[in-house]
Amino acid sequence: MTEQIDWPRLRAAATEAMRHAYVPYSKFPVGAAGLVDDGRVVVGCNVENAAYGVVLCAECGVVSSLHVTGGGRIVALSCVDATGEPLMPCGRCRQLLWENGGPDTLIESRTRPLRMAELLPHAFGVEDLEAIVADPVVPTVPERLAAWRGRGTVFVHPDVTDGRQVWTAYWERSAGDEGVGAGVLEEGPTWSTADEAVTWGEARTPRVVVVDADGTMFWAGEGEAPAEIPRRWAGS
Ligand SMILES: O=c1ccn([C@H]2C[C@H](O)[C@@H](CO)O2)c(=O)[nH]1
Repeated sequence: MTEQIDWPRLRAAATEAMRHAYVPYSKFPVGAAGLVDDGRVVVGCNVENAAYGVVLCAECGVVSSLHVTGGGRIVALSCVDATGEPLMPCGRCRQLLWENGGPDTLIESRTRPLRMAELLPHAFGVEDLEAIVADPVVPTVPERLAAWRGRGTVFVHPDVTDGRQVWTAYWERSAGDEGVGAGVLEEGPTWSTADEAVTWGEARTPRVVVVDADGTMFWAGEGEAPAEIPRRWAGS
């Protein structure tokens, strides 16, 4: 991945963003540009405030722009100071970048790109919450699919992984929506129970269908079972 990153382009985008910084107090403009896993480049600049402590770092802008333009993960980031030279993200921003990129995200430095795992070793993250709170704490629907929420159908079915019986699911866009072409929106992970797969489905659409090993369909969605799938899933 490192070879594919156009660092000069990323640095140029960060430098351009830096020129828009609002820094009447520190006079220290910062710009940042993040490469997203789908190829987008999202930028931000620092924005200060008369209440000094509420300053927004350039990286905050990057993260906001990441979400507002469709989400995804930041794979590489360049942050620059007024001279256009790489600036290391502050501690708080490292935490933000950790959640929106992760340990493998690369950060430009004056020497070589550094992995987030190097910048924030032993990081606190969402896994620490999930270790205590049973349910996933981060919304499970990827942002790029947010507009599909409530539409389509999730099909839950058994599968075999490494010789183990598991359950999996996929979110299909056509079913239940007139005039929408066929196509899988998202493949689910695997679970040991069908109910976990149904929960994954419920986060996406009210239409959830379990297809058991014999190919029999059961309605596991909201409301009355539709005529074509009269049997209701009783749980696994
Ligand atoms: O990673 C950093 C470090 C600092 N700043 C900003 C905050 C403030 O406006 C100015 C001086 O700290 O630089 C950033 O935008 N990103």
